[in-house]
Amino acid sequence: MSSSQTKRPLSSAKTGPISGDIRVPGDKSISHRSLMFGGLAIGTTKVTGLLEGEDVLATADAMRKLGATVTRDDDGTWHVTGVGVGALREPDSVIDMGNAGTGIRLMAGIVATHPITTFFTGDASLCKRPMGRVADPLSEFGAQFITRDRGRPPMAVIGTDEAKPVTYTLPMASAQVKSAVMLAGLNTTGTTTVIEPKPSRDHTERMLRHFGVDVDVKVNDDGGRTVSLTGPVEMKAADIVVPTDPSSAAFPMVAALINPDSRVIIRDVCLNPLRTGLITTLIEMGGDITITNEREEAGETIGDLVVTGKNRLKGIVVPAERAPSMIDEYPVLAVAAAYADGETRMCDLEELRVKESDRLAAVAAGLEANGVIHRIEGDDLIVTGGVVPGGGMVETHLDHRIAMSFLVLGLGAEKPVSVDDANPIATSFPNFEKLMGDMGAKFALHS
Ligand SMILES: O=C(O)C1=C[C@@H](OP(=O)(O)O)[C@@H](O)[C@H](O)C1
Ligand SMILES: C=C(OP(=O)(O)O)C(=O)O
Repeated sequence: MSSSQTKRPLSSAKTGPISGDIRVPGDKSISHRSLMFGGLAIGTTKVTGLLEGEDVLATADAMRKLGATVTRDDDGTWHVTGVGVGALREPDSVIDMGNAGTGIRLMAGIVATHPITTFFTGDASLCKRPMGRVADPLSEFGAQFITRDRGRPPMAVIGTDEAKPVTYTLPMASAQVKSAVMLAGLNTTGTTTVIEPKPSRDHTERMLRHFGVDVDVKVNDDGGRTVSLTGPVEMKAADIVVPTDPSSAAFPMVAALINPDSRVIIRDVCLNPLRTGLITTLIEMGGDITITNEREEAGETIGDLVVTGKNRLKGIVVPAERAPSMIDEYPVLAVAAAYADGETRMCDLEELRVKESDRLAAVAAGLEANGVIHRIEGDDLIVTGGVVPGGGMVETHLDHRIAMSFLVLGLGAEKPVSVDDANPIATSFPNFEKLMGDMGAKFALHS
C-alpha cells in the first residue's frame, strides 16, 4: 500500500454471535506464484480465484514490466501469457512491490538468473525488511545486489547469464528464501538444491510440478527436506484454481470461537498440511472446528471449515516446530489466547520480528493497550486469557495482520478496540470489513 495514504482509524465492538457461510479471498502465496509462474511459462495460464489484494496486484505489474501479458476479465478470471524461462525483458522503470515480502523476494530469485538489471522498491514497511536472506544465496549463482541500510530495499538486482547451480541450507525456516533459490535454479544449467531443516510451505514445489517442472523432494532423517531441480527448464502454461487463504480464514475462525453461539462455514480453504498449524492449535485449545468436503485441486488439498463458538477455549503450549505452518497466524492466535482460560505459550517466534512489522512487539503493545496480561520471554509470547477489557488504540505499523487481529479482539471485549489504520488490510483481505460486517461484526470508523 502507499505509505503516503491518509490513515483510516477503525474500531470494533462487542458483537455477540456471528453467523455466515462465506468464502474468504484467494490464497496470497498461491496467487503470487500463479502470476509469476504463468509469466515464465510458454502459453497462456488461466487463473481463477486470484486474490485481488494490493500485494498480488504489485506482482501482476512486476510480471508485465518483465514482458508477460497479464489481463483480467470482467468476471475476475485472470490470464497470463508467459515469455518462457530465460526470456524476461529488462524493465524500463523501477518495480514497486508495495508491502509484499513474498513478492520482492520471489521476484529477486526469478530475475537473478536472467541477464537483466531490475530495480525494486516498496512501501515504508517493505523498505525496513531484510533482503540479505535472499541476496546471500542468489549471489552464489553469480547475481549482484545493491541495497541500502545493510540489505534493505530499494534494491537493484544485476542478473547473471552464466549462473552456477547452488546447494543452499536455509539458516531459517522460510518458504520465501527456499522459493527464491528454486526460482533462480529454473534458468541455471545444473542441479539447484535447497535443504530446509524445518519444512515450510511447499506451494512453489507443488506449483512448479503443475507447470511441468521435475522437482525432487526428499524427507530427511531429521524431518527437514531436500528440494532440488535441474535447469534450465521449460515451463508449460497450466490453469490454476486458487483456493481460499487459510491465513485470512483465521480471522472469521477466531471471531466465531470467541463469541459463544456463533456458527460460521468457510468454503474452499487451502488445507495444505504446511499451512494448517492454526487449525491444529485451535482444536487443541478446545475450539469446535470441523473440516468437511476435503478434495484436491491443482495440486493442493482444499476443504470447508465449520466453526462454532460452543466451547470455551483453554490455554496450551504451542510447540516451536509448529511455527512455520502457522507463521502469519500468531497475531490472531494471541487474540484467541486472550479469550482462553489460563496461559497460552507460543514458542520461538523470532521470525515474527521481520514481518511487515516487528509482530512480536506490535502484538505485545496491542495486548498491553487493551488490558490483556502477557509477557515475552526470549522469543516466546505468553498470554493469560479471560475477560478482555479493551478500550485501547493499537498501532498497526502498515501491517494488515495486526490491524485485522486487533479488530477481532474488539468483537468480544468489554470496551471497543481501535486500530490507528485499517488501510493495510487491502494488501491481503480487501473485503474483510464487509464480509465480517455481514456476519454481524460491529465495526465503526474511529473519530
Ligand atoms: O512463501 C510465502 O508465500 C510466504 C512465506 C512466509 O514468509 P517466510 O518465508 O519469510 O517465512 C509467510 O510469512 C508469507 O506471508 C508468505
Ligand atoms: C508476512 C506476510 O507477507 P509478506 O512476507 O509477503 O509481506 C503476511 O502476509 O503475513
